[in-house]
Amino acid sequence: MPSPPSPDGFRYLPDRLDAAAQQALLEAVQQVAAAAPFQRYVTPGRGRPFSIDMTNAGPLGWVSDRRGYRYSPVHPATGRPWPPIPATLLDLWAELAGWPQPPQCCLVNLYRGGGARLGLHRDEDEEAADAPILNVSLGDTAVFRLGGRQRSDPTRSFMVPSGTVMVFAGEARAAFHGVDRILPGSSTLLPEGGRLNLTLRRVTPGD
Ligand SMILES: O=C(O)CCC(=O)C(=O)O
Ligand SMILES: [Fe+2]
Repeated sequence: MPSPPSPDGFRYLPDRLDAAAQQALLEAVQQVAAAAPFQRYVTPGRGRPFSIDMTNAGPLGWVSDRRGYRYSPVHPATGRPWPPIPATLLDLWAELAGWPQPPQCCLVNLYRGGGARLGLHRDEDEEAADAPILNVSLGDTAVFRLGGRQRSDPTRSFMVPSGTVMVFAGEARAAFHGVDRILPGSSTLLPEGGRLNLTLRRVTPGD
């Protein structure tokens, strides 16, 4: 497997979180999921289920249903606001994002089992399209794929183990990316196995 690519604005920080920090963050995410249960969203239009479960923390959460993708201030099933973004993630953003405003969304993706993946896409539902996205991984290693601005640009895949933080800023912010698969059993962090991915996002340009 080749080393991670290095488009402008991309940072790959393996081992950014040590074992204790990973465990503490896992517990914070478990609290988020207790307040805002994971859901299996469906795709816009055809309503095909994703292969991963999702929830959110922060003032805005990313949701998907037959009507489309959007950011919502409330959980679609409970109707309640999303729980706050864990403080350690806000600290990580302050340290690494280089952006004056705090993130408004922490999307939590749960990959479990051999079929869990995320197809090649760009993150383009954020009005604040220039703000970086910070990506944090816990649990099983992901085979991550990163390309360029066009879907047809060449892509590279590389391993993203637990404790890795990636920053998508500048050119990399607009790059196609996805998760081909996870390597089940590659980490024992999650009691039931699998991978948690957290992405911190700025959604609106204003305050
Ligand atoms: O799981 C990952 O590392 C990628 C997640 C992602 O691209 C997204 O949530 O938009
Ligand atoms: Fe994405």
